[in-house]
Amino acid sequence: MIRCEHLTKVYNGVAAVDDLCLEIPPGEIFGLLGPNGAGKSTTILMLIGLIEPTSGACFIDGIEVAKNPIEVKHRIGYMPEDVGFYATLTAEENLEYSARLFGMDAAERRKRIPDLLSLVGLDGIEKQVGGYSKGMRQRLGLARALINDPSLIILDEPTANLDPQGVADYRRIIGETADNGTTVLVSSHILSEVNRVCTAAAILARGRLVASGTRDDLTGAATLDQEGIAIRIETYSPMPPFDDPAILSADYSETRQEARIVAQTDIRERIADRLLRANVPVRRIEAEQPDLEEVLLSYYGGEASS
Ligand SMILES: Nc1ncnc2c1ncn2[C@@H]1O[C@H](COP(=O)(O)OP(=O)(O)OP(=O)(O)O)[C@@H](O)[C@H]1O
Repeated sequence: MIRCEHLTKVYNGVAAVDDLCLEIPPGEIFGLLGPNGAGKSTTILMLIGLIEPTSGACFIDGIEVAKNPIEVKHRIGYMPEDVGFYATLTAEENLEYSARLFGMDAAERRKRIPDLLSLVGLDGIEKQVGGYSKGMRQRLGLARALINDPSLIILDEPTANLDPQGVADYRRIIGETADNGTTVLVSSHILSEVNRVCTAAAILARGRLVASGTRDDLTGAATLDQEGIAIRIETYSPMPPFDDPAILSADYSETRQEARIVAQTDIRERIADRLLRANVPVRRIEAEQPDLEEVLLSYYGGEASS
């Protein structure tokens, strides 16, 4: 579990991370979203204990990172954007090296390393890592982030160099990892990626948290923030006009078997009721959900104009 309490980092009088309060429950696949310079990397570096906060604190499994950096390192797996390995060693040898740093004994290493190589699809590859493609290095980075069986893995732009098969594998791996109770924190500005894998997200802009919550929370908030809730209605016979006072606008198709209504609140039940009373069979009544990308753009837009 991750908790940030008023986490702040100031560089040269400017807050790179500004009073960030956040709680991420175990087993969540959590997206840290924001444009370049939003403060994602600075937040991550504080979470893994590589830099100290100017004020505030962050906790991993209840342990304050800045005060117990070594203990916290044993609970975290971290994959930076540019993964670095020993170029003249094989994948197995690189993992062996990392496992020894974590103090894993020979029996543990013999079991864990082949399992991880197979998980990321690098088993049976004997060549030195210097000859790897970027995508292969990223797969190995994921294996290394998992070497110490961490309770939290932090992945910085994890799919930047992956081909479609690599992205599909990555999704499967982090899905399985989260199912096993490991919390996954993914920093990215590739929204479609976060949209697909994350169960919840925080949106940062200029160091500040502008929104956080589950995908439904975020998309719901955005729907309400705009002019209202858009509802699509389809029926099997022509529908009557709706006169609900919450309706802001209504567009009907020529056949009157389709309509798009924008209302101040979610009036789907009232619409269903009205159709039932008019004996009009309903095909579907759905609220339009913007995807996370639209949501994010709406938050960035607000931030840019503020
Ligand atoms: N060591 C540093 N010294 C001074 N300023 C810094 C330092 N590290 C980061 N910053 C500044 O803090 C702000 C946040 O940077 P950060 O790298 O955390 O953003 P980011 O969201 O990770 O962006 P990116 O996706 O580009 O890495 C930026 O304005 C950056 O210039």
